[in-house]
Amino acid sequence: MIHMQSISLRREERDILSGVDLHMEKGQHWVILGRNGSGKTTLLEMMTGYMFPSTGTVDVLGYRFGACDVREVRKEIGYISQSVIEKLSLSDPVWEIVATGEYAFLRFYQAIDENVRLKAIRLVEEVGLGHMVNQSLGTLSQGERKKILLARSLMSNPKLLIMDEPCAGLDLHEREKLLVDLGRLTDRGLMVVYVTHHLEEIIPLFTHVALLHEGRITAAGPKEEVLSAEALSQAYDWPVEVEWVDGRPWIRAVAKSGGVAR
Ligand SMILES: Nc1ncnc2c1ncn2[C@@H]1O[C@H](COP(=O)(O)OP(=O)(O)OP(=O)(O)O)[C@@H](O)[C@H]1O
Repeated sequence: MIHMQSISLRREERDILSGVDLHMEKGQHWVILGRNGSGKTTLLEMMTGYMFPSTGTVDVLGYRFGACDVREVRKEIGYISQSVIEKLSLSDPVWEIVATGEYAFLRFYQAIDENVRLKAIRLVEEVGLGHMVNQSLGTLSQGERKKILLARSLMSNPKLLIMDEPCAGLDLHEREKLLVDLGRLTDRGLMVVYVTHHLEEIIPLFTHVALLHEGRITAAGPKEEVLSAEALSQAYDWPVEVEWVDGRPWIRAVAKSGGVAR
């Protein structure tokens, strides 16, 4: 479903990504981990056609970027990220923001079909924010905006859901609810690619993990193989220990002198 081959990206005399090969197949759900600035968001922006590599090829859902209409591909992709929130109009009502997802528009400049309006309202209710449907996006909290983006991305029945730190800014209760919702969504046959800084968000539905370090993939494959203390210590440039509880990995930073960091 996603094939990135020999990807590199050079900006301002710097290699942001180098020699990236990633192959994500149907039935898999991926998490991408790495330090701040390692290139995770850049990779996601390439998967959604918002950025193009300096060299290499990106194939998503059978389309090759650079040789297809990016708008058509985006209709099949739900993208949840701060960068999308920043592109939306904070003064538009929540239901209208969600409705734009039907056409992969950022904003409407024409009358909105009544069926599209009703579908948008239903999805806002589904993510638990029905009481805010007429409020403007700018009046919502960061966590509520993430949920609105999830509702928006479901408007077009996407085949692929790409999520960049969707749980950032959510409290524990809201985080767990969103992760449960994600489990429900994958029942529809949707593939998820998920970036996070928090290993405990790697719930059992995720099958594969890629580790990025300074723009290079240092490990990629089934999560049980990739999430070793050794590979993660290398990715984070810090010694860590990993413990699995109920099918979820938990990471603990170890003080460089030997004890647990406080
Ligand atoms: N247009 C650009 N021009 C120059 N440098 C850029 C550009 N876009 C991204 N970068 C740099 O590329 C690197 C990777 O950025 P990216 O946002 O992909 O990292 P990230 O792994 O998502 O980081 P974080 O975890 O902090 O969100 C960063 O050092 C960033 O400053």
